[in-house]
Amino acid sequence: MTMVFLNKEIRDGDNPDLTEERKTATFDTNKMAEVIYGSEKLARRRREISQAVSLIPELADSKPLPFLSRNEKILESTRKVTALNEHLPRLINMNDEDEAWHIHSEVIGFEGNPLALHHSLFIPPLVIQGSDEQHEKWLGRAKRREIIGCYAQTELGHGSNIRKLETTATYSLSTQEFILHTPTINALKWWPGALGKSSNHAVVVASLIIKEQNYGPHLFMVQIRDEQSHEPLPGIAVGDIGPKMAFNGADNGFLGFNNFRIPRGNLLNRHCNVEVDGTYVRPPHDKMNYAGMIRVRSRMAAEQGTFMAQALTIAVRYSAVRRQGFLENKSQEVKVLDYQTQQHRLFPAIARSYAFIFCGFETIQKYETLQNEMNSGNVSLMADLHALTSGIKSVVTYQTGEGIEQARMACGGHGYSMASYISEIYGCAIGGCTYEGENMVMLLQLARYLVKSVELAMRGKPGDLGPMVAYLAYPDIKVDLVTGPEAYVKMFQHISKRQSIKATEKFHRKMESGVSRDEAWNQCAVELTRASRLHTRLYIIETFIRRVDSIEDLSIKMVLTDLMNLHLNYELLDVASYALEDGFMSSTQMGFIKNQLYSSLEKIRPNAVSLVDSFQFSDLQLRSNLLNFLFQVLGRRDGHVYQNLFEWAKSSPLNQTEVLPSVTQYLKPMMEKAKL
Ligand SMILES: CCCCCCCC/C=C\CCCCCCCC(=O)SCCNC(=O)CCNC(=O)[C@H](O)C(C)(C)COP(=O)(O)OP(=O)(O)OC[C@H]1O[C@@H](n2cnc3c(N)ncnc32)[C@H](O)[C@@H]1OP(=O)(O)O
Ligand SMILES: Cc1cc2nc3c(=O)[nH]c(=O)nc-3n(C[C@H](O)[C@H](O)[C@H](O)COP(=O)(O)OP(=O)(O)OC[C@H]3O[C@@H](n4cnc5c(N)ncnc54)[C@H](O)[C@@H]3O)c2cc1C
Repeated sequence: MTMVFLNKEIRDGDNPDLTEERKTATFDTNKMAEVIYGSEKLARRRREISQAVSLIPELADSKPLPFLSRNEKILESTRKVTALNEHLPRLINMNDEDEAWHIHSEVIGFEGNPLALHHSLFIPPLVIQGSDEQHEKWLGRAKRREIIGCYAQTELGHGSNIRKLETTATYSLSTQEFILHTPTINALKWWPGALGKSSNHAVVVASLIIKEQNYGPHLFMVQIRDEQSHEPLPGIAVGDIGPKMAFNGADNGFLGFNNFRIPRGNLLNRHCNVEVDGTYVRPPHDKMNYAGMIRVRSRMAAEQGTFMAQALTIAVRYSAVRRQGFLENKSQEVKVLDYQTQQHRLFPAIARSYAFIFCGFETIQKYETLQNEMNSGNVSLMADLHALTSGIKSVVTYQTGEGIEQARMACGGHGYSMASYISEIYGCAIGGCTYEGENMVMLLQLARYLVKSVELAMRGKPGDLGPMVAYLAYPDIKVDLVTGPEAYVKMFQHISKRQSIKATEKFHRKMESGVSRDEAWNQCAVELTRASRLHTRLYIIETFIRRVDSIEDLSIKMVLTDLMNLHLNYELLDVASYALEDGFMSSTQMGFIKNQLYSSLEKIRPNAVSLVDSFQFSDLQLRSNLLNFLFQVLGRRDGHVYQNLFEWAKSSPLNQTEVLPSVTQYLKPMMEKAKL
């Protein structure tokens, strides 16, 4: 394929449209990265790691990933993760989970890999639920990657309602073993990442049965494949569940047991135990076995915030080099980023990315506090954190999906091409609405907590309310939004409180009319989930304000204040009907919020590119840099988009030959026949 173009883009240096954008920034992107990632050291380490990775050719993608078949994707992701394994000790601090996450997502991308869950879902439950002796036995081996593991909880028939998991682990008094069994097809483990073809071990969640009594879901360490031959062990059926919406470089799998025996010591028993004679030793909290799920959910706000940030980096940079249509000056078409509608599409999502990352830092810290407390036997923080993270995981995954989809549409036709990489990011992020607890199910978990809290407030016990829900007992005092963020918080508190109270009262009325508790709950479920979302959005707003308040650097504080104001106005406008309904907000205030929102968009415009540059994603991470910088597509830092889209298209396997079999076998005969 040879073609000559007269309007060749300048190849040297950055696209001048992007250079111009970077010049208008009022702050330093390295300083902003320190705020995003928490410290100068963390931000610097990310840059150093990205730089080191870019110098190792074997860590680059060997082909644009969308052109690979599923088998090739798995082979390629495994090639990269094992190549990376060799370099890891030199490149990162092996005990630093954030560095590990960064380097893996940079090298492998979003398609997944056989070790992605080894570190996030296999090792953590072993750490949390395993005894010292069990750590001795498996942890070192797992950390050294002598063994590969996954987390096998969900079954074909049950994912949300884990009390009804059908895989059984029956204690055999005579042999002092657990017998794992899959009684029906529905009981097959289904979905666990890396289970299908890669893992040789699994943390399996099964219902513990002792002397015919069911003690509910418990965690067991299970070897599923032979360490030499990698063949499934006798009594085990295991395989891949097929292609998915995304994560196709990972082998999510199925797993069935046929009376498969494991030693008594394989029950992860830091907090509970089955003694030799079958005596069950209870954990300090009923839901102790669910602690690993709280951990993963506590990390989701920051994780999803960075997924959205990646899509926005691509869309904002592209919007600054894409010129189409005219404003006042008819001699040059405008950057599409100058359209108010484009800004309204992208900037509130930038604000949410920042908000989610800031909120994520707080939830991760809260989880770490919980884990320390749990280690010393105190489980009193579990219920609060379960409620909080249930709401956060649901709200951030949903809004991240919305934000990424807007980013895609903001790129017009090229956003729909896989060269944008946005569809892959979307597929991965949107999975978060389902995995780690389906969103509606988790919102209803938070709702239980809110209803209980409203009941406490109603019973005149506001002192018993935790700090997160203390506002449920605050009096209603009208606010003047002109006075700033605190007034927005108070307005949001009113909205959230009113919805929680309304939903609780409806629930009570239903029960008083004779409807059973469960049925009444179901009849109020939509109202309850609304209360949960409002409560969570309020929490996210508060964390944003706290973070901005804590910043000392003035230039950073100013731009983040603009972003925070945009967030406050956008969020409040979105839920204004709740406050207009009872007259708490006036229509004049509504007009004020809209005007504030539009002026925030204008304020952010000169800083937009630098706000996304500050996330400091490398071109490799955005899949905008492939084959040692030959193929660079939509989100590339230098903004040279068009000739690279053409390079990308030329590399399509369909273009390796001029005449395809589809033509010779079918189209040609059809056309020939028509001529007769
Ligand atoms: C380094 C590499 C980088 C690579 C980069 C590539 C990119 C990769 C990116 C991304 C990777 C992708 C990764 C995917 C991973 C996915 C993994 C999974 O999905 S693992 C499966 C998760 N499964 C669920 O989450 C099930 C959800 N269900 C449940 O959690 C439970 O069934 C629940 C909570 C819905 C109900 O449980 P009940 O039935 O036992 O409990 P009830 O009766 O409802 O409640 C009783 C009481 O217990 C409390 N409770 C429930 N759970 C609790 C908890 N965890 N802690 C404290 N209390 C809890 C409740 O609040 C309630 O309290 P009161 O009675 O109201 O006071
Ligand atoms: C990409 C991906 C990776 C995964 N990785 C793993 C893994 O590594 N390990 C693992 O064990 N699992 C994994 N899973 C499984 C995942 O955790 C479950 O799919 C998830 O928890 C949802 O459960 P479910 O499939 O049973 O959904 P269902 O519960 O069947 O959901 C179907 C519908 O029913 C509704 N619903 C269900 N219960 C209620 C209720 N009580 N009230 C109101 N509505 C309800 C839901 O809201 C939803 O609309 C993964 C899933 C995905 C998509």
